[in-house]
Amino acid sequence: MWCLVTDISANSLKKRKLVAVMGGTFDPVHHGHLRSALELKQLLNLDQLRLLPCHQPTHRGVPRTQAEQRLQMLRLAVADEPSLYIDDREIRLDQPSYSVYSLQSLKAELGDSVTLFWVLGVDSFASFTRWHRWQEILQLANLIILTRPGFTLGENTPEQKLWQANRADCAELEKADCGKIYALQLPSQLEISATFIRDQLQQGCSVRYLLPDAVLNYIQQQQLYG
Ligand SMILES: Nc1ncnc2c1ncn2[C@@H]1O[C@H](COP(=O)(O)OP(=O)(O)OP(=O)(O)O)[C@@H](O)[C@H]1O
Ligand SMILES: O=C(O)c1ccc[n+]([C@@H]2O[C@H](COP(=O)([O-])O)[C@@H](O)[C@H]2O)c1
Repeated sequence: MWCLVTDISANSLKKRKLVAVMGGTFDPVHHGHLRSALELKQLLNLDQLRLLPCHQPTHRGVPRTQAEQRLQMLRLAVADEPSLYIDDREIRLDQPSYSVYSLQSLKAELGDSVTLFWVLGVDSFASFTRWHRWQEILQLANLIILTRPGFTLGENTPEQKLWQANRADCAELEKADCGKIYALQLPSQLEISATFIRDQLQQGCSVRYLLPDAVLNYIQQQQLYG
């Protein structure tokens, strides 16, 4: 009996914690993000999935809403969903948001026994080799690329070559601490974008059912995207 307990604790000590991070502008968060996050957490049996809103994006125009408002919409969206965690480290830093620094800070906080995954849609991965110190991102985490309706990776692009050189299947991903790229098509494949939601609101159209009601109520109260 004693041996059995020892074996179990030895195994659990050996097991690495798996933490995935989905960074985004979330202007606003929608069901495309939330379903993807939930399905991914379940499929890969992750210990934690963090939604990481950026403060000042470096790669696109200024968001339509304040960082605090985007953070608040995320908090409302997951208020009754304990399996999704909001990480506000980029919002707390009043500076341009670079993913490499967020991953470094996460690694320092969570320790070396945690395997990190950076989650991104294929549209976002399409510019990955132009990200700040992107090679270091691959030394800190594995990448998980989500297919997204309407988006494909261009042939012969640096990103396609990078994917070909580092692609992993699920078994290889399980063994790798960093540097592997795993592409997967999640079951739901929701064709929702924040751009579409902002456009609809601008035109005075309803966006109900594209995002959580609590987020929609907040948008209306704060008169966002009008
Ligand atoms: N419907 C979706 N399915 C899968 N991934 C998504 C979906 N929407 C966004 N993502 C991914 O989530 C991350 C954060 O996305 P972001 O906050 O920019 O949302 P978005 O809908 O793409 O916004 P925008 O239209 O303003 O660019 C990115 O990696 C993006 O590729
Ligand atoms: O660090 C970078 O250079 C970098 C360049 C482009 C995008 N990102 C991150 O990628 C995430 C998705 O961005 P977006 O535009 O799809 O919302 C978000 O967390 C951004 O901060 C990061």
